[in-house]
Amino acid sequence: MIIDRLYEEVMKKGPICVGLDTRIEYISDDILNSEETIEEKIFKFNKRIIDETFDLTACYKLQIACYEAFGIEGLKAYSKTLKYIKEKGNIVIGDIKRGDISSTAKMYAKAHFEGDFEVDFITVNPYMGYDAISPYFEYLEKGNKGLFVLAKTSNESSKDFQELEVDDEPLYMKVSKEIEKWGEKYVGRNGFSLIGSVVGCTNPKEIVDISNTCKNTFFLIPGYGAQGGRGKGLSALFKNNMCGVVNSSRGIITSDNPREAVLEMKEDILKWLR
Ligand SMILES: O=C(O)c1cc(=O)[nH]c(=O)n1[C@@H]1O[C@H](COP(=O)(O)O)[C@@H](O)[C@H]1O
Repeated sequence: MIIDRLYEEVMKKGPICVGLDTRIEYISDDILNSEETIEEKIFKFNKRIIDETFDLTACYKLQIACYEAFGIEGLKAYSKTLKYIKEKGNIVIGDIKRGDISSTAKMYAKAHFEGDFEVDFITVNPYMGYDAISPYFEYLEKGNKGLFVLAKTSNESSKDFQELEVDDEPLYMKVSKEIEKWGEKYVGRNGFSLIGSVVGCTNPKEIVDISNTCKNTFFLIPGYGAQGGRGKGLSALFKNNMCGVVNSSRGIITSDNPREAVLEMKEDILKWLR
């Protein structure tokens, strides 16, 4: 199953996900001032980072908003980058955070698990409940696609709703337990489900509580670097098992030396486990 591949990549390379949230202001003048199209400029920027980091990175995550912002050209760059990552043999997450009624969710599933925007995993938003997520499940049956469902997000305002008490527990815990339940039939050989959760490393206590409650859940963990998350906050989570992959986007792709930035991030996380 793809979640086993991801876990095994994490065990081999470290729990690193490089976020290719590419913005024009990140692109160096030598690329920017060329005669090429926006598609080519964005792809060249991404390709340079992928070529420098693919042997250190368990997976890549592309925030589709950064590509949609450049219209068709941006989406062509999104598609070209996804294909290139797969050519390099790496795993790719489409960070699309979709959430809608079943008939619409079916179309989102087709759009992002097939064709030009096909990825290995996508992020989805569970605010609309089970029937907004279940239409993706048919793509999990073969074991080569997975979901990361928002549970306790990294942003400050996550507390507005996610920390509301529901039946004596915070909403994010109730949602996490539902995600674990949805994932029960998709558990791979390493004990993790194709349906994982998104929990920010800006919530170090909450992610340990969720992990202790939801044993089959593998985490996509944003919030490292630019949002203040650091390795120390992950030591309690990772000390028993590498049950997640940590994303850094701006922290890596705005660095003058992305490879060095990945190595520093990996050391910052692993040093607390020794
Ligand atoms: O689903 C996500 O990846 C996500 C969830 C969340 O709670 N917080 C969060 O920052 N993200 C995404 O993770 C990336 C974080 O970017 P950086 O702050 O630059 O590392 C962005 O693409 C966000 O959209």
